[in-house]
Amino acid sequence: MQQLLTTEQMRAADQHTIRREQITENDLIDRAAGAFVSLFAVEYPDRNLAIDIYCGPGNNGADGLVIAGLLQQMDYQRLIIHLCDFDGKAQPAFLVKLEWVRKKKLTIRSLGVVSDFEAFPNGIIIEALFGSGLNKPLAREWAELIALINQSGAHIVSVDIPAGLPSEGVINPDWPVVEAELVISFQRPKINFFFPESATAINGFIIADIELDEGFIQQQDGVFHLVTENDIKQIIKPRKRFSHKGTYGHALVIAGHEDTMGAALLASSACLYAGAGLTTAAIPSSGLTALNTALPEVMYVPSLRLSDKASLQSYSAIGAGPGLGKSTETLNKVSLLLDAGKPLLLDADALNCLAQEKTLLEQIPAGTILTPHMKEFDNLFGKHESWWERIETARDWTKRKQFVIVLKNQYTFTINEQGKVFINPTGNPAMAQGGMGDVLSGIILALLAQGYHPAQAAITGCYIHGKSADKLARCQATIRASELAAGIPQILYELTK
Ligand SMILES: NC(=O)C1=CN([C@@H]2O[C@H](COP(=O)(O)OP(=O)(O)OC[C@H]3O[C@@H](n4cnc5c(N)ncnc54)[C@H](O)[C@@H]3O)[C@@H](O)[C@H]2O)[C@@H](O)CC1
Repeated sequence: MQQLLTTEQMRAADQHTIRREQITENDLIDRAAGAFVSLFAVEYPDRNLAIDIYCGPGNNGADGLVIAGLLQQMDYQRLIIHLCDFDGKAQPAFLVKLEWVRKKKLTIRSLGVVSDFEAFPNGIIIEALFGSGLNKPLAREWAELIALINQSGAHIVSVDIPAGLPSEGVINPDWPVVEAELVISFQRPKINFFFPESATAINGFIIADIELDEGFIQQQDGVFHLVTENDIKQIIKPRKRFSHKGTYGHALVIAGHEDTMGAALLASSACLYAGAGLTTAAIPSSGLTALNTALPEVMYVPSLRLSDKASLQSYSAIGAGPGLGKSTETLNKVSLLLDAGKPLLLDADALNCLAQEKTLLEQIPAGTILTPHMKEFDNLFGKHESWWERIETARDWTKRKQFVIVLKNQYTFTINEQGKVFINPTGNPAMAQGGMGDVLSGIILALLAQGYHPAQAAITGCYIHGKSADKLARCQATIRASELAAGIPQILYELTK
């Protein structure tokens, strides 16, 4: 897993690197600026582009000054530096770099008042006003400057983090923030890049390696982790020689209602494709013909027959919720499942029923996986004003009750029993269609049935789900949930070969 760092941890990594390599802070700024321009030149190779570089008073501004000097060395012809320091707080590193850049034949302007703002409409603005040192919302002049930058029509490239966006913690949508087309960020994406409220500030980001000590970074006790393909390859076990259907578990999918049988079919098909040895669907009898026609491999059990603990004992894992409907019957079924003593996944209407009977939340057994989207999450655990607070609540619950929450989102967050947050990097907007959640449930259930630890099943399931979609999105604009499900075996093949 790639450990994501808080600002404080990133500073500690800076200091550690400085000590270990016996360099200075100024050397690190030079290194950061060098890493920035290498990526910048790939993205924007035209040396005749008009580039306005807006520099604030701290190290982020110092980066901007060195970036300007390095771009000049790389033959970028039309560079203008704008110094912005409305509060008179220029920091030592900034002053050192200013002295350095003044020796170059570069145009340098001081922005005394906001109305002096200028930029080439179709040019580039490199925004180095504030980075991770932002410590409060930006006041009036800064807010006005940011508004002008955003309205300038230029392509905005932010250094490390768009000015106004906190690296971690609650993002208030009312705070002024630079709306960057691209952020070139140092060493690691900042935690808030993965929160939906950062969408206005960040269109895309890339990471510039500034060679901080990776060993030190990985040792930090962090909450947020970015999942990588390597992690998934280490979790997934290839199928064994001499194995048989019994080796890979028996999954029970409790899903579907008269009008929502598709949800049951999608979850069951994903469960098959993701490798459960046997899959049984508990659906209303009206869906039997559809089930037999679409998925002949899936067995059927009448929902009514699942009436007590004994009737659930032959299954290795149980997933309930997609398309079940919010009814007393569903609620009764969920109560029974909470007491079944089986690996359990609760989704959709199973969660909606729990939300109506909150006392049941306390009875959710350890190891259970809940897969809510934002609205389902808030119905269960209370309304939240921000995603940061939502994640805090999820961490409190998972630590206290030892269950796992998969909070669905563009970057889905899996929160494990220790309150650690695993951010899924796969997936894309072509997936924004009904049925995707049902498929995700089916995949995770299949992994649970195969004996994977709940959090690992959840993390791996999310990765496979998004990866299948990413493969399809290479040549199609939208993706049906059933297509995504059908792509799972190939993704599993690629991840295990
Ligand atoms: N490991 C890394 O990530 C590295 C980071 N570096 C750069 O250093 C930056 C962090 O530098 P700093 O800590 O100096 O922070 P910034 O440059 O982001 O800002 C600090 C300055 O802004 C002022 N300030 C903060 N919030 C303000 C507000 N709301 N209104 C007005 N003034 C405000 C502070 O008083 C201080 O003068 C990073 O974003 C990055 O660009 C690189 O230079 C070196 C390596």
